[in-house]
Amino acid sequence: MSGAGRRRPSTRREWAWHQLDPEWAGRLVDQAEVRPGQLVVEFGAGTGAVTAPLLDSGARVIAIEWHPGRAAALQRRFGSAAANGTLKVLGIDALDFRLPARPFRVIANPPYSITSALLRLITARHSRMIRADLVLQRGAVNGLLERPPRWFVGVRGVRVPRWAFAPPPEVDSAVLTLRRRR
Ligand SMILES: C[S@@+](CC[C@H](N)C(=O)[O-])C[C@H]1O[C@@H](n2cnc3c(N)ncnc32)[C@H](O)[C@@H]1O
Repeated sequence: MSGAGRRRPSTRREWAWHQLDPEWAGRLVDQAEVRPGQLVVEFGAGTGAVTAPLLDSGARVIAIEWHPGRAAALQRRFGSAAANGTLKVLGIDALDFRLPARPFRVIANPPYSITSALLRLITARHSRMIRADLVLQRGAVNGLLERPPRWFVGVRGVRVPRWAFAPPPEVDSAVLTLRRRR
């Protein structure tokens, strides 16, 4: 899947920026059980609510954020991690991302509007993703647990309340965990 030629969002609504509360972001990363040195891709990193605990966990992080101001803010906020190579910030459309050639994980709170396309990208046949922990719309999580993408198993869907975001979204959310089948 490629996002080639997609128009960059312009309105606040189109950007769908809902900041995750730092405590909930910390829980997301704790429950994802990241091991130091693992490569983690974060789609829609915003200003870094999830990036911060990911870096604290010792992960090597690729943070993708298409909004130029927010990508610049990430670069400023985590300047030392960017300088020492533990963080790479990419200011691109998530759907244009070229998947890493080595095993990687996805831990992210992406815009819900790209859920299907993003899942097609990260679970494609050639993908080396081993596990995904994604904050998504709750209805989508339930559907994916019933019918997970090929080569993956749906492990769990943990509810996230609307008030865990600022501003709160109009829909319910949950964390979907997918693991590659052995
Ligand atoms: C639900 S918010 C996540 C916010 C982040 N967790 C935080 O707390 O700051 C989704 C983010 O995805 C970004 N975004 C929207 N469309 C995108 C796309 N196609 N590719 C990459 N980032 C995108 C938005 O700018 C927003 O920052």
